[in-house]
Amino acid sequence: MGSKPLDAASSIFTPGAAGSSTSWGDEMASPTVANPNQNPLDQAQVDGSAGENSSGLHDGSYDVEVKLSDLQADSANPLFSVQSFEELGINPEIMKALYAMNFRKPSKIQEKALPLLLANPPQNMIAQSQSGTGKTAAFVITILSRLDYTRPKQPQALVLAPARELARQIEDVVRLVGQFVQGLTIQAAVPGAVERNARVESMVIVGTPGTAMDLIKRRQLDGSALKVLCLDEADVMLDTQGLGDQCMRIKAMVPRVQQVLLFSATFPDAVMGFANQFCPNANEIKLRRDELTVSGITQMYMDCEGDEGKYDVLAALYGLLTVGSSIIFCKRKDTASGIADRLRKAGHEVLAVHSAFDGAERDEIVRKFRDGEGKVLITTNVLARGIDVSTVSMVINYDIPMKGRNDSEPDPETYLHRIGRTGRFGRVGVSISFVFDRSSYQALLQIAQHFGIDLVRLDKDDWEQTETTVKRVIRSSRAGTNLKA
Ligand SMILES: Nc1ncnc2c1ncn2[C@@H]1O[C@H](COP(=O)(O)OP(=O)(O)OP(=O)(O)O)[C@@H](O)[C@H]1O
Repeated sequence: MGSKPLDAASSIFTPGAAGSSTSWGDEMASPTVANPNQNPLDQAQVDGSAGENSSGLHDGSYDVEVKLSDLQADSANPLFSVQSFEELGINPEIMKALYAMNFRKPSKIQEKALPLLLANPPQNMIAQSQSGTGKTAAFVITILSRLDYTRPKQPQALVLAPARELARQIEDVVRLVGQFVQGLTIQAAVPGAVERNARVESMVIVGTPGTAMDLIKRRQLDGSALKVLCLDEADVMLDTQGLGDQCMRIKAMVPRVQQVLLFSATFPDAVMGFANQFCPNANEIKLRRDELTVSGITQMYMDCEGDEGKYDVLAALYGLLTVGSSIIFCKRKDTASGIADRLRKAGHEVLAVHSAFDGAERDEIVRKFRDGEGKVLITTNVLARGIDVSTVSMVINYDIPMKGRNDSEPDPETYLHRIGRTGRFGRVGVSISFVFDRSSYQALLQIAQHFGIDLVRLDKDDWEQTETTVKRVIRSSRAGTNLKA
């Protein structure tokens, strides 16, 4: 938002930047735009990709405390709303929890979606909104408003997410929003959470598609009275072959569902046909591609010396990574484990998690990260979506996200979800993407073009400048973690 489309002449690479020995952009970028001596942050402010934005979030300096009420009063901001939760007709027990959670006003997606979601008879919904703008509460409030509390042992709503960590997080949100609702029962359906032969007899079930499907097939979970079926991160759920098949099968096994809900920050065109089939006659809240980025996230990149150079840059960045909390995304599990080992040997404290760890270990590592026991988390795409940790002020794309056969094309959606782990609900943050050769450069360029993002270049040969730039944004992000209404 607020960014202009990027082309080869834009600031993705600063041609001939002082001291830069290799720059994959040099041969491609026109030397007309960027000023090599300009502070990247100033460039960002000129571009509108950071600094003074349409919300008035920054006043030209990053050292300002963000007021949530200012953001929510700005009609261009995804957190904007004119109404209050009361006006949306939400039940008082849920309202009490929202106040306890310090939710004073709905966000734009909550304000737009909730009247449609709560209307009778129930209607399907496909809802899109930028990362960190409160989609979870929108579907959780809907589910809690639809339950029959005289039937505490009857599964009535099933929420599915692509990863166990996200399912666990959603389970926590259901518990929080439902903390004052008498008689509410909630259960997780993730690998290892349900004993073989045990019955799943709670009103709200939150799980991953494979486990939920097995539980229904084995009749441990009776899906016959399920009323609401919600897919979070619905585009990846429907678009990934295994997950999509499992979701289809689950849907076929729960015939009484009255309301199907699909939520995500991204709904690429290619998935919409299937989404409409899965969720027929739905109300749709969609965004344009150029509305998808979160203006509080300053998106940067660094041009590294070969693949090995990426590790050196990461190690040099360690101090900055621990100013707030950070997540480093790698393509492969062995890369994630490998760089975690090397950083530990170099005396740094890091956490690492990916799908090769067992479920209990994964839960424990993510818990440590959430609780601040570890500030740097190295992971894969398994945590790219949905994870909500407000202290995350920096995201590193150690590898540019790729998709397709043999990872032949850039993956703009995964890029957007990864960087969306920072800049949650009006906070600001930084993302740094590492490029090191022509193909990684091209991939990042295509992602930037896809969303119309203006990326800011950090010079690996000018650490002083890099530190000053990143610290300014992060300091502001930390101030922003205490949002005042
Ligand atoms: N109305 C509100 N007021 C204040 N905080 C809110 C409100 N709604 C949600 N939040 C907070 O905003 C944060 C982000 O919300 P959430 O995780 O639901 O985002 P999301 O839109 O699902 O993002 P993603 O696309 O990354 O999954 C959470 O910490 C949540 O508690």
